[in-house]
Amino acid sequence: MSQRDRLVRAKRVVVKIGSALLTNDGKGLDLPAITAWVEQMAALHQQGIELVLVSSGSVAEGMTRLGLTERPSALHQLQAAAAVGQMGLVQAYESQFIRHGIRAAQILLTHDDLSNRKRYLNARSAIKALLELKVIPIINENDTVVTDEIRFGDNDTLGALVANLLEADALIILTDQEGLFTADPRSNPDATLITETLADDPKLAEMAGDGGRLGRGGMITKVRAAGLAARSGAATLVASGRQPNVLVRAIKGESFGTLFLPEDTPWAARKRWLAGHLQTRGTLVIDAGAVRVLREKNSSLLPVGVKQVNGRFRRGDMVQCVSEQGELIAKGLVNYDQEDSLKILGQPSHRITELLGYVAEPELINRDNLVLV
Ligand SMILES: Nc1ncnc2c1ncn2[C@@H]1O[C@H](COP(=O)(O)OP(=O)(O)O)[C@@H](O)[C@H]1O
Ligand SMILES: N[C@@H](CCC(=O)OP(=O)(O)O)C(=O)O
Repeated sequence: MSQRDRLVRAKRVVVKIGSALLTNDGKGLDLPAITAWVEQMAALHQQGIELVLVSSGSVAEGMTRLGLTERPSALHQLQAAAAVGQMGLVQAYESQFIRHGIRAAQILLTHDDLSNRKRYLNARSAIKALLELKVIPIINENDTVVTDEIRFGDNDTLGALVANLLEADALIILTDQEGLFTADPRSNPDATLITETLADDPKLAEMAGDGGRLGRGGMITKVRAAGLAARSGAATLVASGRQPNVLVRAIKGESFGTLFLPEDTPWAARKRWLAGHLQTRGTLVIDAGAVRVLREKNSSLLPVGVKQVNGRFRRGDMVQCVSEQGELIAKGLVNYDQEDSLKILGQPSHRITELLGYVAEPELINRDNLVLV
């Protein structure tokens, strides 16, 4: 099997489009290019592939709209430019998606939204709800409210974290180069393209340099992003967004760009990633039936199988699941805090709304967030 088949089989894909490419190196939004990418995304959407777009360009477009030739150095001016530019960015995408009868949604995230477990789970549920509604989420960093100390800065990292958040099968990073070269091709004309590599190969960092005038991260953040995405099992393709029909051809498995592969199977990688959460905040004592379905059927943990709730935890915290005999069975990210878990313990999921006044998820721990120990 060719490794490119990973892209052919992908059902959920995060596409990241960088500033350098999107603004044609600072000449304002490249509308013909946006038209073409949206057309390709629409074709993939028709095939039933779930797509999430992470797009840069707010600051660059804000600079154009405000007539600034230099990227502002003062934080408040950058924030203002981002606020102006984000309007143009989403308008450009929305007007194109609508031509294909596809709804798009804007999501602006900050570092806190992904590092705080509760907000992480909330963002995840909201984006998954959009995907179920066949809407294409368009994500950018919320540049207007973040300060330098707490920002992702480059959208490669944001793209990878979104791929982790949604357990995407693939991350496609479109940029202004054909992929990762052995050295920055802007200053090394003899550099050659790496076509395929393991995402965590330490040699990659030596090859990758920083970015151009408009892009924030350069190739080094793309290499790091591929490593991050691999943790939840996603393969990353870095390719030139200027080649015709790039997204459709990538998903057909054509060989171009640089493909970064996770070492493990996606499933094992995701479980390893979950198992890496060392700190548990509480314990759920589960009955024998729940022990059996967790172990044998790889099921989610439903409130009905829980006998006892111990510890203080919040929605999104890691908790352990133990049998009534005290044997450690599994660990997972819990969907309800300990107070609400206590209220729904032993109950069928259809009673959650009645008992809590809301329903976050029918499971206490979803099987995707559960790892057997
Ligand atoms: N080894 C490398 N291979 C390819 N590009 C590299 C490498 N090292 C540095 N770069 C630079 O990274 C740039 C792309 O990153 P960046 O400017 O941040 O774009 P984007 O806005 O698409 O994220 C390229 O234009 C290139 O000059
Ligand atoms: N959030 C910023 C993106 C930062 C940026 O340019 O990132 P990248 O395209 O990864 O180099 C913006 O929209 O301008």
